[in-house]
Amino acid sequence: MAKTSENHQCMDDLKAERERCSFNKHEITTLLDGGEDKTKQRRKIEKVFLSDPEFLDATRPEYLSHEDRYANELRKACHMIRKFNEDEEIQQLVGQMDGIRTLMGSGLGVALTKDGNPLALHFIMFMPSIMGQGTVEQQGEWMGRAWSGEIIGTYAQTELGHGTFLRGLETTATYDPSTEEFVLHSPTITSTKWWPGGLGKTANYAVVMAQLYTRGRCHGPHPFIVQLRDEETHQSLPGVTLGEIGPRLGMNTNDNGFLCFSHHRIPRTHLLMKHSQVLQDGTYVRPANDKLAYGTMVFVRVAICFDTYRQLQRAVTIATRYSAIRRQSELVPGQPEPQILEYQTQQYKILPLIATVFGIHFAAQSVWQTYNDVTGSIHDGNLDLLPELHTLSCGLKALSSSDAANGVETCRLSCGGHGYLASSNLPRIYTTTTAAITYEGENTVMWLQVARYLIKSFREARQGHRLHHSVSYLTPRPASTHALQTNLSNAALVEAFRVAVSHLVGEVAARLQGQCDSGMVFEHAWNACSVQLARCAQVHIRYFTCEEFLSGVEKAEVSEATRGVLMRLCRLYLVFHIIGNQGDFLRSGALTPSDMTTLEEELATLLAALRPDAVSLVDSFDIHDRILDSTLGCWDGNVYERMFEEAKKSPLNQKDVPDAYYKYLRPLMKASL
Ligand SMILES: CCCCCCCCCCCCCCCCCC(=O)SCCNC(=O)CCNC(=O)[C@H](O)C(C)(C)COP(=O)(O)OP(=O)(O)OC[C@H]1O[C@@H](n2cnc3c(N)ncnc32)[C@H](O)[C@@H]1OP(=O)(O)O
Ligand SMILES: Cc1cc2nc3c(=O)[nH]c(=O)nc-3n(C[C@H](O)[C@H](O)[C@H](O)COP(=O)(O)OP(=O)(O)OC[C@H]3O[C@@H](n4cnc5c(N)ncnc54)[C@H](O)[C@@H]3O)c2cc1C
Repeated sequence: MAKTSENHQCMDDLKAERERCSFNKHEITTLLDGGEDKTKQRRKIEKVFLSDPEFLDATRPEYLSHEDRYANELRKACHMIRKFNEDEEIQQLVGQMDGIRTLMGSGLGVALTKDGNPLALHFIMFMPSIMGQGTVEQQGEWMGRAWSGEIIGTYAQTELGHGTFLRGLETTATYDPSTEEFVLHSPTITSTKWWPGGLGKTANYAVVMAQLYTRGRCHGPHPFIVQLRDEETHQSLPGVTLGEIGPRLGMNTNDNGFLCFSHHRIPRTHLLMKHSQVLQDGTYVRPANDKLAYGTMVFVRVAICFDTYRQLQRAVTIATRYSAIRRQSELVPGQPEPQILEYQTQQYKILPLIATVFGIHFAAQSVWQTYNDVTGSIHDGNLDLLPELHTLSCGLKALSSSDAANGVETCRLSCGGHGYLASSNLPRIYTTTTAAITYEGENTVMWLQVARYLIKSFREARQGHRLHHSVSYLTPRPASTHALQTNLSNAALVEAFRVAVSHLVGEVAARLQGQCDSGMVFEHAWNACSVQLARCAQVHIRYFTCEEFLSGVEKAEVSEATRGVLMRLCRLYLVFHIIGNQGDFLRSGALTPSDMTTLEEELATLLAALRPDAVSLVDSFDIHDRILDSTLGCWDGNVYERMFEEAKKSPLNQKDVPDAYYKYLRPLMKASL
């Protein structure tokens, strides 16, 4: 098709946007990547993988059958591993140990296997379970085979009847000392494992969470390595019933599966025994903490924060670039149509989401650091910080997934009708991102875990105990330090979050206590306060994110111009969330109605100040066009031509008159003749 003046205009629009950039884009790219070397490494790896024709799709996945879609993604996933295992240069670039997992979880990996990687669970949960839950001998037995792809595993925990309530799992693993085996059994339909990714058709092994019985006693859910399929024929083993659970909202090539056992026997040594053991005679050796068996989930919750961050980055890049090339309506009657990014309401949709990307980035880095510190100290036998890590990982998983999923949907809406097209890639990014609200701990449940820690800490503080870092603000302070802020500096706004959340926790703790004092049992009182409790948890984690965002920008090694734009984004994040939740700040007295008026005015100023840098900010995310995979978001802004090219590829357009016309429509239309 010949280039139209409209196409030229789009490309010129993006060029003009880029020319007005006020900061150093490369500094932001390297900040987000974690350093200059990491940026170089990432780009090099992207080049190697994206130039490989094996990763090209012959057609859009939407046009394929369910089975062909699965086969196509499995083909690419296997090629990714083969390429990684065969190429020493790539291994060196990505890093041998965690390399393939990092690769699969990266923007590149997620983009190459578009609708869900059938091998994801193998790398994200199966292998981390062996590392985190297995003894050194067990790691030696399984890890080599798992790394090479000789065995493929998944993580089978959720059942038809129970996902959230782990203590309610029904699959049993009963120890038989006469043969030194565990007998795995699914006693009811609700005990069927349901949902594990890769379980349907891909995996031949799984880490199965089952209730451990020995000497007639149940010791709760424990992880077992279980072979599910024959290593030669890939057929399911006797005593194992396996399959795929059917189409889902998204992630359809993850072959999420079902699994039930009929008295299936496995050796005693297949219980992952790093934390608890069953001896040959059936003696149970307790772990230092029962919850250590939940360790893999903690790791994955942290990993999910990084994934949701990347998904939001992609969506907001698409929406921002599109908003800079799309012209619609009149701002001033008779004048040329403006870019839709000129509308303040459009800026309000998009710019806070760019800020959110940075907020999640800094908070996730901090939680990842905590994860590494705490797992290090657990290794040395110190479990003190486990509740702190559990709370932060639950909380940031919930905040990042809900912010990202809502943000992606806002991006889709901000692109008008075209955002609804599959070729915009926004629908797929949405269906992938929203799944993270549910998996790895449903968000409401995660918020209530955070609230449990807040209330416990609040009570402990009143008994004079010292609190851990993230909740130390709940320690009662002398009245003078509660004084209202006299200015609205960044530090003062972060402090306003502290006052608001302290107030909310104090209020709900008093309400809980009041209900208990009036004779309600604690658990019922908890349920009766749980909307408010979840709210406390959300404000607590928002406060944590604001703190990390601000200190991350302050500490960033960047030029003053770049720090300037980052500070504006941080400020926007603070102001946006305060205005959106002003009730919490007014009720606690953290801020006044007149502060709100000032902040609302400032919000408008911030949107206008950030607007010229919007395109450059998303450019600095440095996302390759193939990874964006969007007709609306491509670098050159040549949107309309790309949309047209994509539409022409529809199988329905291969014939002017489809066969279905002759079969159904024509008989109807000609019936009256
Ligand atoms: C690095 C690169 C990698 C890249 C990766 C990129 C990622 C890409 C992602 C795309 C791929 C897709 C993957 C999809 C994966 C989904 C997998 C799943 O969903 S799998 C399925 C996921 N399923 C779920 O997530 C299920 C969610 N449910 C649960 O986790 C639990 O049942 C529960 C936590 C809700 C309650 O447990 P319950 O036993 O009833 O406990 P109580 O309430 O009675 O509390 C008792 C005490 O224990 C405490 N505590 C609790 N947990 C922990 C912990 N972990 N620790 C420490 N403490 C913990 C608690 O605080 C309390 O303390 P206190 O107050 O007494 O002091
Ligand atoms: C795409 C996807 C991939 C998945 N992959 C895997 C996997 O690989 N392996 C695996 O084992 N599982 C997997 N899962 C399952 C997932 O972990 C569970 O769906 C999740 O933990 C939620 O459990 P549930 O489905 O039982 O929901 P439920 O717990 O039944 O939740 C239903 C509703 O009840 C509410 N609720 C439940 N308990 C409470 C409570 N205590 N207090 C207040 N409200 C409550 C929830 O907030 C929610 O609104 C996957 C799920 C999805 C969607």
